[in-house]
Amino acid sequence: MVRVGIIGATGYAGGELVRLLLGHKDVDIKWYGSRSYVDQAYASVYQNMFQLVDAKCLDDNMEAMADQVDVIFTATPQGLCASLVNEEILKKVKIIDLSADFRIKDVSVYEKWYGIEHKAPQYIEEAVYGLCEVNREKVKKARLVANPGCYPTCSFLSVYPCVKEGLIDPNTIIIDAKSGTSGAGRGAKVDNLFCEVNENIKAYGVAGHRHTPEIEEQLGYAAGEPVLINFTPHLVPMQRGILVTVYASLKKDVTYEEVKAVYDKYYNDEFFVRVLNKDVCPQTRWVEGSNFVDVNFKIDPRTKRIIMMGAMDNLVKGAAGQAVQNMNLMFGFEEAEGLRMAPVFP
Ligand SMILES: NC(=O)C1=CN([C@@H]2O[C@H](COP(=O)(O)OP(=O)(O)OC[C@H]3O[C@@H](n4cnc5c(N)ncnc54)[C@H](OP(=O)(O)O)[C@@H]3O)[C@@H](O)[C@H]2O)C=CC1
Ligand SMILES: CC(=O)N[C@@H](CCC(=O)OP(=O)(O)O)C(=O)O
Repeated sequence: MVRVGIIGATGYAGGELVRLLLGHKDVDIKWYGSRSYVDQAYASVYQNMFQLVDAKCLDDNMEAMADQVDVIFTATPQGLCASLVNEEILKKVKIIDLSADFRIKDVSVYEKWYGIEHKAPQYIEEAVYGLCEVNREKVKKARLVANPGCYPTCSFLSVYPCVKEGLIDPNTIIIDAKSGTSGAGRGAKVDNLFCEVNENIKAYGVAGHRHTPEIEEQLGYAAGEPVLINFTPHLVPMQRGILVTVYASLKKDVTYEEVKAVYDKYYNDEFFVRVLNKDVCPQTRWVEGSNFVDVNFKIDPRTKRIIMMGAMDNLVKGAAGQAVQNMNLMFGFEEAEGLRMAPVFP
């Protein structure tokens, strides 16, 4: 059994990790880390865990945790993981960080977009960007994994085949993204109150969202050259789910069959990426509660652009599910262990 500790187990991403890990046959959760609920029963924070989890919440002492577990998930605000991690800890445990602390390789870019000083830049180079479909072999050997962001996961996987195969000009990419409110976390914020979100839709972070450089960096690796994009997220009145609609200019005339063959080349063997049938547009309801990303595309010969689409559950493939997928790779388990659940409906 792999012994697991979670720092931030009381947040939305941490709660989803608990739900998924309870269904993993090779995992024993030893430490439910919290800041505000220390000594309180975990199931009193999340009543869906009544009679399923008896443990009480513990603190966020990463050093003490490292003596008792094999892997630590940090599902905490930006900057916390970097402020806790050190060599002693990394000698004892593997770390999967769900925050953005180790996603961006250029520390000055991280500090600019996140507005905080990076407390452990010495580990940025070593950290592996945990997008399993692309970095699978590196993840297997990693001791520190940077779990990708939710919007970046959905955006990147939706366009990756077209960028990698040079079908589109990557610098013409425009990503229109929408997220449910759980993406903003459980902490109380006026913007996320029912009356603010319900019956409403709005853009936010326009021309300045912190996921922009993360998406650009990963697309840059795929394109083999620096990439600049426009990324506009929207908050929609749903609990879970991300939908992205991505526009880009085609470099040459292509047929549906040619582009479909490119998507199949990259995703035929990827269990969690489903390329939908012709003309079927991804919907968040068809992936909810699952680790799937549904993708598809449509060519617009009039404008010589291609429209690429993706849908994903922000808390699963966008956070906890992808983190478990990474853990499976790091510990030599079957990659889909604990993650084979079908999406819920309705
Ligand atoms: N929500 C999502 O869809 C996604 C989230 N993520 C990332 O996961 C991380 C957590 O996000 P999310 O679950 O939404 O956030 P929440 O606000 O729901 O949860 C934050 C968690 O961190 C804990 N925490 C907060 N401050 C501290 C601190 N100073 N020391 C220790 N623990 C602390 C909280 O503990 P307590 O409750 O006890 O105060 C809580 O458990 C973030 O980095 C986020 O970017 C990544 C992808 C998607
Ligand atoms: C709706 C909403 O607010 N979403 C969050 C993104 C989710 C998240 O926590 O970001 P990471 O994926 O980088 O961890 C935001 O826009 O900042």
